[in-house]
Formats: sequence, structure tokens, C-alpha cells
Amino acid sequence: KEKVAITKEQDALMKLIVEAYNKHQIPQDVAKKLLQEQYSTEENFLLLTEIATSQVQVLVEFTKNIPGFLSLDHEDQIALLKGSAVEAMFLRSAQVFSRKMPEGHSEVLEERIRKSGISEEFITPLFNFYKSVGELHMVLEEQALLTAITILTPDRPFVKDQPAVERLQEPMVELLKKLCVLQHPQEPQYFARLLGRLTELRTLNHYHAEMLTSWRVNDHKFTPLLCEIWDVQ
Ligand SMILES: Cc1cccc(C)c1Nc1c(-c2c(F)cccc2F)nc2cccc(C)n12
Repeated sequence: KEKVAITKEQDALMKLIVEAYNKHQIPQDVAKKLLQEQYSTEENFLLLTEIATSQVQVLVEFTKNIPGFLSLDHEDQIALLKGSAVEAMFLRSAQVFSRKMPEGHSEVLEERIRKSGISEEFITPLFNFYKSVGELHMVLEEQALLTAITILTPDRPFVKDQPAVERLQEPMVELLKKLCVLQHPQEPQYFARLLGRLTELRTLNHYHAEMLTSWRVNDHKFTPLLCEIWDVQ
């Protein structure tokens, strides 16, 4: 059985990805509002809009720090960001929700999400996904790599040079595979379970698009950044 070891290059790549992933957190003032503002549906939706906007900013900054991303064709960079934003945000919010939240915050956030005018048909898959990510107990390196792999998905709409994106994604998948073997030796199928989450993520794109439309129909206001990344309004 060959010894699985991380090469020097892989270790350097991992450090870059984790550093980028750690660099950007949701601003503290938004997290503080989570506990202070009152609970009206309007207030909750405004708060979620603020969190979503800061998550898009965090996503853009993280993506720019993925080695090689900025050397891709500029239109492909935009296509990858727009194509992966929902999945990357679900992943990050699932990780924040299931792990990073200070005691009791996740209950408050859950309450606000449930009382923000979002239809039940979206709430259920959202929390099912949060739960399934929480159960994986991913380490930070796995979270950061999985997010980078999601962003570097070659077959997003309008991506012209897919092989160039594959060349960036491939080494990350290889590295994640090794990491899973090293971090979860007693669970040989762990890597497959992680990739299974990516498949589940893709189904959430559909729910998110429906949710955006229903919000627009009810004349909910978004921020310019949310309008830009999801081509609304
Ligand atoms: C921050 C948040 C956390 C949990 C659930 C929700 C609904 C939100 N908020 C939004 C999300 C979103 C996200 F930011 C992360 C995960 C899944 C998401 F649906 N997308 C959007 C798009 C327009 C407006 C908002 C309020 N919004």
C-alpha cells in the first residue's frame, strides 16, 4: 500500500488556499446586528441581504487569491464567479453555521432565516444541506479546498477555455483526496462523501433561483452587488 504524502508543492498550495479562506470573514458588525435587531420579517430579510452581500464580497476576495485564477481569461473569471456564487455561499454559510458561530448565534440565525419571508420549500433543503455539511466535521483545509474546487468547476455556463479551468481544479482535487486519506484514515469513503456534497450543492442552485424570483415578485430590494452577481433587476 503506497504511503500517501503531501508534496512540498501541495503543501504550499494548501497554505495559500487556507490563508485566502481565513483572510476574509463576515464583518463583526453584521454578526452583532444578528443579535440586536428586532425580529420583524422585514428586519430579518434586510439582515440576510446584508450577510449575503458581505458573503459575495468574501467570495470575490477568496477567488482572487486562488493561485492561477487571475491568469484565466477575464470573461471566464466572471463566468466562474457568477456560476459558482450560490454554491460557494451555501458551502461557506453551512460551514459558518455549523462550526464558526459563537454559542447560540446559529439558533438566532436559524430563527431569522425561518422568519424572513422565505418559502418553506426552500427552508427545508437549506437546513438539510447545513446539517449534512455539519455532520462531515470538515477541517479548515478541507473546507477551503472544497470551496476552491466548487469555484473552479470547468462546465459553468459561458466558460470558453474549460481546459484552463480543469488545469487549476485538478491539482486541488488531488490534494483534497490526499488530505481526506490523511485526516480520516478510518473512513476510506470520506473523500467520496465530500464530493457528494458538491452534487447536492448543484440542486440548491435551482431553489435559490426560485427564491430570488419570489422575492422580486414581492418587491424585495437587493443590493447592487447581489443584482450584479445574479443578474436580477
Ligand atoms: C445570508 C443567508 C443565509 C441563509 C439563507 C439566506 C436566504 C441568506 N440570504 C440570501 C442568500 C443566501 C446566502 F447568502 C447564503 C446561503 C443561501 C442563501 F440563500 N442569497 C440571497 C439572495 C438575495 C437576498 C438574500 C437575503 N439572500
